[in-house]
Amino acid sequence: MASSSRTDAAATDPDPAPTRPTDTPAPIAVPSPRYLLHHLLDRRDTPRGTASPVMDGTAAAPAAKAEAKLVSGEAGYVLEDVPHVSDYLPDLPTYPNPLQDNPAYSVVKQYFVDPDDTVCQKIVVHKGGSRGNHFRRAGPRQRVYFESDEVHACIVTCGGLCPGLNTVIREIVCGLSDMYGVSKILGIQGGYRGFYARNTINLTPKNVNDIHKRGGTILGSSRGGHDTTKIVDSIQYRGINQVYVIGGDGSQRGAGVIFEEVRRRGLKVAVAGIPKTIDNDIPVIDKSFGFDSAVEEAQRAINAAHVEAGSAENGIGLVKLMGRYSGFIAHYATLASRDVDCCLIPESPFYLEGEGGLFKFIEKRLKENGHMVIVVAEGAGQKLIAENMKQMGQDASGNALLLDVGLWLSQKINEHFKKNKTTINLKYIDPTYMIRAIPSNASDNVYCTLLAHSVVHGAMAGYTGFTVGQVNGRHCYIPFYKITEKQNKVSITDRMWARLLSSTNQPSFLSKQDVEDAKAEDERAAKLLDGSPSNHKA
Ligand SMILES: Nc1ncnc2c1ncn2[C@@H]1O[C@H](COP(=O)(O)OP(=O)(O)OP(=O)(O)O)[C@@H](O)[C@H]1O
Ligand SMILES: O=P(O)(O)OC[C@H]1O[C@](O)(CO)[C@@H](O)[C@@H]1O
Ligand SMILES: [Mg+2]
Repeated sequence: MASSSRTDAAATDPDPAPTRPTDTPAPIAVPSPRYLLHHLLDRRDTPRGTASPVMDGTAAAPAAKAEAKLVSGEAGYVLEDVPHVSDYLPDLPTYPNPLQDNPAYSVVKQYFVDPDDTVCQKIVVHKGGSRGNHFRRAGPRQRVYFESDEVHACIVTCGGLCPGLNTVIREIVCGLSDMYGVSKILGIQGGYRGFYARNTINLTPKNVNDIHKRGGTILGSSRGGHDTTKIVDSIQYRGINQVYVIGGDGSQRGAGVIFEEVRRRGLKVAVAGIPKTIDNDIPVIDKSFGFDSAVEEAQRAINAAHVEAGSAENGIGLVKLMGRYSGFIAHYATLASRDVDCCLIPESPFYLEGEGGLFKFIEKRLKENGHMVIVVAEGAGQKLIAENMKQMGQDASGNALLLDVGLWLSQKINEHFKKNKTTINLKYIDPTYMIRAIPSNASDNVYCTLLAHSVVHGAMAGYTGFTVGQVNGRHCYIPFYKITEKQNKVSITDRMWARLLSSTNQPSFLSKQDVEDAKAEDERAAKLLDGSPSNHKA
């Protein structure tokens, strides 16, 4: 059951002061939040530090039972707010934000974010329409919940690699140090299991100075190994009070579970996520860091495929790009290149034989141009392949291990033309790991910097259980459940996919039913934007 607490108040902030302070004494006790938090733990049932996991008075509740913190306003306005440490520790002292004395920031016109600022998820509105969902705007708050020398932060990177990981690590370290004077920052090595099974390293602005020039993550990463109790034991034992998790949907789910356990134990620990996914499959946010770098790097493989194909009789260049469930890299790389004749993605089923099928299209293109380029996302055509081959199982995090669509497609195309007694020259290029391992490009570096600084401001202000993200060009704090309840997918009923179809002139491969299903899915997504509480669950 999706339960939620909704109050009819303006957006509230645990720090109600809107402007730069003149001379504010520190520390002071803040008032309890004005909104009702029915959803939060009843602290009489779960005294601080006890191990009772009971949220609903019955059996041990799943740790990730995050529930919405909703504030509604006029004209269908809904704020999907993020948790705050003061929700379950109401009497914490606050301190003036050290940024107010920082010469670099003193010329900024509006120094601190207004506590009532929120960012709308639905940017296109109709006159008289509902204002829909909003998120709390990211940025520095006038008062913070941690003193500089009290902070003991840690950073962990989980899941697959992505350009920009090192930049985010660098900028969290430098942001904490330069803006907030924090010096205790631990790097957890090797992903989640590193909390309890590996060494840690001390991170300083000096030792992270040039890491953004390198691909990968200096901390290492892994899949699987999320043992919540051991992780939170380690956090508690080491005295860590800010946890920064850089990772994809799985990692953000893991961060959500850590947050729930931290809250259940009543610890003053901010748990914050920075969404990482080369596939761009995280919903709500405009795009994930590293995605642009990946699209740019994919051009090199597509160019090579084009050169190879154009230099041979009936040349076919086939390029496989990453995209387990979402074909954004293939989609954008195709649109950017204009050398691609056909792009295949997981969201759009295709077939090989018969009228309107891939083979007929290849025959047509070879006849017209003498060569062609096909880009295929790794998750495309998996159903089709599974009919031919047997499934390969799951990785350590429970993600499906995919069958190699590139090899399979190469074999099928070769067999088809051999049967038709036509000579073709097919060159298959798989640049996937080469793309994933590059350092981020210049624009991603700037993007990573802003994300890292925004997440630091949020944690220092006492927000927790949130992911930072850019929504309609503005940075905001988004509750974990919002970005893990579904995946971002290429919408094949959207104008952007139509642009691709019109640029490649490939068949759409879709049946009437496929189109109807896609439209129904889009409608469901549009309704969610209208402020209906998300149907999130553990
Ligand atoms: N539901 C979950 N609860 C707790 N931990 C999880 C959950 N799902 C995944 N994790 C943990 O998160 C980490 C990363 O997950 P995963 O391997 O799926 O990568 P990801 O973060 O989704 O990144 P990407 O898919 O972009 O490579 C793993 O250590 C995994 O154990
Ligand atoms: O081989 P690994 O490291 O498990 O990662 C492969 C997967 O990671 C991703 O890049 C997501 O991070 C997917 O596109 C791909 O399927
Ligand atoms: Mg994932």
